Amino acid sequence: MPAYKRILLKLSGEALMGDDAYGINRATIVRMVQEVREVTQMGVEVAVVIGGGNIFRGVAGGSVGMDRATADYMGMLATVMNSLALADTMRQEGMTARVMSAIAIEQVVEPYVRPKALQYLEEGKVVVFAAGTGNPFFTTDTAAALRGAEIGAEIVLKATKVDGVYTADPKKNPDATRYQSISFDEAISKNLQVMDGAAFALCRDQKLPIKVFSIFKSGALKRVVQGEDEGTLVHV
Ligand SMILES: Nc1ncnc2c1ncn2[C@@H]1O[C@H](COP(=O)(O)OP(=O)(O)OP(=O)(O)O)[C@@H](O)[C@H]1O
Ligand SMILES: O=c1ccn([C@@H]2O[C@H](COP(=O)(O)O)[C@@H](O)[C@H]2O)c(=O)[nH]1
Repeated sequence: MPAYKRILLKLSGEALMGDDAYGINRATIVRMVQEVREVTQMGVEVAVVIGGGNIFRGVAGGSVGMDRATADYMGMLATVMNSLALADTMRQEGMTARVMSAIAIEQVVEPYVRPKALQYLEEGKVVVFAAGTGNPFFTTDTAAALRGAEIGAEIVLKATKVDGVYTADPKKNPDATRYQSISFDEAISKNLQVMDGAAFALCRDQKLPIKVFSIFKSGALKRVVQGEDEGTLVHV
């Protein structure tokens, strides 16, 4: 029995690389999609935001001398590519998905229109929100918080490369310990970098909880959706 009727799932773009140096690893995207399919089969309405870190990050472009806003638009376009790949893989796995973009590229994907997105979700289609918020200087974490609030999701699920929120970045600090749950205020005041501050603040203000869990752990998404103890809950 699922604990949620509607979720916003944020998938790590960087994890899409699998063991490759960049881009989209086929086996990895198929495995991700199969895990999403499992929860749709439980009757859960699923909206997805996918990052672009496997292709491009604006902050990296900015650091090598590019105009930051231009680099950020490139990053947003990278998320469109990932979204198209995700929706196509969903189609191959027998699911129905619709990609909606925050940036107008109508020959490629339909624009984000909130009532249309709600209609798709009610019809049982997976909606993939592409191009982040459509604005530079943000990230897809903030897009996940924004779209999650807009569609009335009960929770934002951040499927990422680590299995929860730690006292410090566990990739850099082997002594860091994982929180089972943490309040938004504590995560923000401690400047925990697992998600950007704008996303935390938006979810806190909208009373929209976040669950951070590992995208690499088989079955973790299903366990989270069933309300089982998995990852870290960030709450008001
Ligand atoms: N306190 C912390 N707890 C957990 N992870 C942290 C913490 N501080 C930093 N991190 C890092 O944050 C990373 C997750 O955030 P990030 O948004 O960069 O990844 P992502 O989910 O792969 O995003 P993208 O979709 O943009 O590729 C983890 O891989 C981890 O190394
Ligand atoms: O609302 C947004 C979302 C994303 N960007 C740019 O895209 C890249 C990739 O997104 P990640 O969340 O880092 O995976 C991001 O670094 C930004 O450059 C954006 O500008 N606005």
